Order: sequence, then structure tokens, then C-alpha cells
Amino acid sequence: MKNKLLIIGASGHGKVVADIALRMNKWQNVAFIDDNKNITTSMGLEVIGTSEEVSLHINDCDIFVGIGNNVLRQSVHEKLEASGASIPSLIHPDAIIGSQVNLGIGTVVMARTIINCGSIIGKGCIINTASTIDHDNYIANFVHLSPGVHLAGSVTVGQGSWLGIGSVVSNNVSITGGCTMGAGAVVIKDVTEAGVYVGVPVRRV
Ligand SMILES: CC(=O)SCCNC(=O)CCNC(=O)[C@H](O)C(C)(C)COP(=O)(O)OP(=O)(O)OC[C@H]1O[C@@H](n2cnc3c(N)ncnc32)[C@H](O)[C@@H]1OP(=O)(O)O
Repeated sequence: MKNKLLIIGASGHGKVVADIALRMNKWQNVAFIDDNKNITTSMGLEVIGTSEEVSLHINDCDIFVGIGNNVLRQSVHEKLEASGASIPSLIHPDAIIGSQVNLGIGTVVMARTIINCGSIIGKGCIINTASTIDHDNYIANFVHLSPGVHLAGSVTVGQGSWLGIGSVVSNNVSITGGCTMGAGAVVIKDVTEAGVYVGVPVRRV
């Protein structure tokens, strides 16, 4: 671990990421990188350059991708990882993490989230505010669980899927990669084809 943290992305999601990093109190300095040259500060923190300049900071900073879009976050994260960057995981002090939970690098766990025992969370995931992941879930890489998502026991969510705000998944259900579940969706059976799903119970749109 380094004593500086650089967050790639200074807009909405990046700001929440920075807030969590500051509350963790592990880094002496937290700053942003952003490709919008008009943004010079965010959250009172300095924006020190664009993504082209990230390589200049790899030796002296931990680096975290604070980009909400799953595809873009995956692409930036994978380049960083390949270049040997030190990528932390970030956990809000008010999150509750059970025993035998594994969290991948580049994953952020936001306030009031609960992850119960035996769950595995991949890398580059967003476990957003007040979501719950019950026991023995498997969340693959680059998934976003929006605020207030509730996953029952033994749920699987495949790579890059995005579950919209307030969506709910029943126990033992598996959602394949590349899915979008709309706000308030309820998933009661396996979803085996990538696509956009909405409603209670979900239908593909
Ligand atoms: C901190 C944060 O902000 S994290 C981000 C949280 N944000 C969210 O959770 C947003 C989730 N996004 C949604 O729910 C979106 O509506 C999506 C992604 C599911 C669909 O968006 P689009 O692809 O633009 O679809 P579009 O708006 O054209 O809707 C297609 C159809 O699905 C319906 N639909 C869309 N969303 C929903 C929903 N959540 N529940 C029920 N029906 C829905 C529409 O009414 C429309 O139906 P119709 O064809 O009968 O008219």
C-alpha cells in the first residue's frame, strides 16, 4: 500500500469513491485523474491530470477506477492491472462484511451495505449504498449492484451485469453476464441470456 491514492474519474461515482477513501483514513493524500480538463477540483480534492498521465503515478500512488459504467471501468481497470498498478479495494466504515467473504481488487463497498458470510465478490465491482448480498453469493468481475439491491442466499451474478436501483433476486438464482436489470426489477428464475430486463417478475425488453 502507498500513502497516496489516485482516483480515475472525478464525477458522481468518483466523488462517492473519494468520500469512502477519506473516511477509511489510510491515505495521506487523495487526488483525482479526469479526462475533462475543465475539472480542476472535485470534493475539494485536486484533479492532477488526465488518463494519459496515469503511468507517471504508478510507482508512488495506489490507483482506483471511479467510473460507474461497467464496460469502461473494466477496460481502464484491466489496463491498470496489466501495468502493475497497486489497486486497493475500498470499504466504507459503515459497511458490514461477514466471515469468509472475498473481495476483489478495485471493488468499492458503499455505506450501509451488508455482505454475508461465504460470498465472493470479484474485482472492479460497485456494491452500492445499502445493498445486501446474503450468504454464499458469487458476484463476478465488473458487476454494479445499484443502491438498495437485495440478493438472497446463493445468488450468482455474471460478469459486467448491472442491477438497477432497488432490484431484488431470489435465493439460488443465477443471472448471466452482460445483463441489465431495471430499477425495481424482481428476478425469481435464472436469467441465461444477456439483455435488458424489467418488471416484477422480470421480462426482457
Ligand atoms: C447512485 C446511482 O445513481 S446508481 C444508478 C441507478 N440507476 C438505475 O438503477 C437506473 C436503472 N435503469 C432503468 O431502469 C432503465 O429504465 C433501463 C436500463 C432498464 C431501460 O432503459 P432503456 O433501455 O432506455 O429503456 P426504455 O426507457 O426505452 O424502456 C423500455 C421499456 O421498458 C419499460 N421500463 C424501463 N425501465 C423500467 C423499469 N425499471 N421497470 C419497469 N419497466 C421499465 C419502459 O416503460 C418501456 O416499456 P414500453 O416499451 O412498454 O413502453
